Amino acid sequence: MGHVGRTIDWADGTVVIVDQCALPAEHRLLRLATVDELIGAIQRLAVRGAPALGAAGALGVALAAHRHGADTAAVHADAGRLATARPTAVNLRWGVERALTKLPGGAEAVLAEALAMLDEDERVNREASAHAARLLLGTCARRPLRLLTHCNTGRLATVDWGTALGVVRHLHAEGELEYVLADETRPLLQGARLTAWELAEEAIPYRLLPDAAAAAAMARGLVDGVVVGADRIAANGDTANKIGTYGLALAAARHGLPFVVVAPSSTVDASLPDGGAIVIEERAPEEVTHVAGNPVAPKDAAVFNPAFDVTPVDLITAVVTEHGVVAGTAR
Ligand SMILES: CSC[C@H]1O[C@H](OP(=O)(O)O)[C@H](O)[C@@H]1O
Repeated sequence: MGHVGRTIDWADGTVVIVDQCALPAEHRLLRLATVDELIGAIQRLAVRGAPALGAAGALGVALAAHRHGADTAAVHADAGRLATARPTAVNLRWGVERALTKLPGGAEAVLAEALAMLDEDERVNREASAHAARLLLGTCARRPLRLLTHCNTGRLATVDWGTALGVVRHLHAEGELEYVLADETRPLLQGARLTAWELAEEAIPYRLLPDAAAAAAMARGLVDGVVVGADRIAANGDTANKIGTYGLALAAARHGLPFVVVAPSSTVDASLPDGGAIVIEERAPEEVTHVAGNPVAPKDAAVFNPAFDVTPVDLITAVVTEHGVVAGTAR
């Protein structure tokens, strides 16, 4: 079927998203008419991924302005709740705050800014992923490349195209990709449900693997490089990303493989000198104790379920944005 269109958009006074909780079984759209409906979609990961959350933040302010009109206090109240719907991805608050700057111009001005941000997201992610693709081609001796990736960083995590999976798209289009090894990414399985779906839709060769098999794949010489996304990048390049990323970086270092982070510059939080202060979202125990709604652990099992971890910059070959390499050991 190929390209399925934008992951998040505006239509008739509503925010329209691809419902990522329904994939891969069903590709369906959800129309969200209020900021509370959008917050609910964000918190259950019907819309997810740092750049897509930035777009959701901006469109959510447009939704609030559309509904509340001149009642700017109500708009700011909605915006404040929206900005804190998920704590780790800096893009959500960034999108809210950037859209709010246009509120004095009224609802139409806010919407125009949000729509411009959607176009910008695709452009900057195409640029960032192109930089990273060239870096990997210049770093890895073997051709075509075999890349391992984690979680979902494709069209579904952005407005369109993708970050780490955008690198895969560039390389595949140039005949420079042999295959992708896609971590399933427990507990919410963004890799198995979303990355595999995206790659299958575009006939990009991939193999799905349990997260626990990633280091063994590197040890068996099946990987030329690791490419991942980001949710918040500190000023020194320390990077918060989906839980399991730090372990991949350790394994990549052990095996002398390039470890590349790809993100739009809106994911960089320059206010943080390093990753020590990045707030890590803790999620519900049921995400670990249940699979597809079925219990797989003792009732009331104690659970440790952080949604992200922080990879120190000394384990990162390159942090790549639309501006090129901005941090990492390759600088
Ligand atoms: C380009 S997406 C960035 C990032 O967002 C994902 O987290 P979540 O699925 O919880 O929104 C994952 O960490 C991706 O790498």
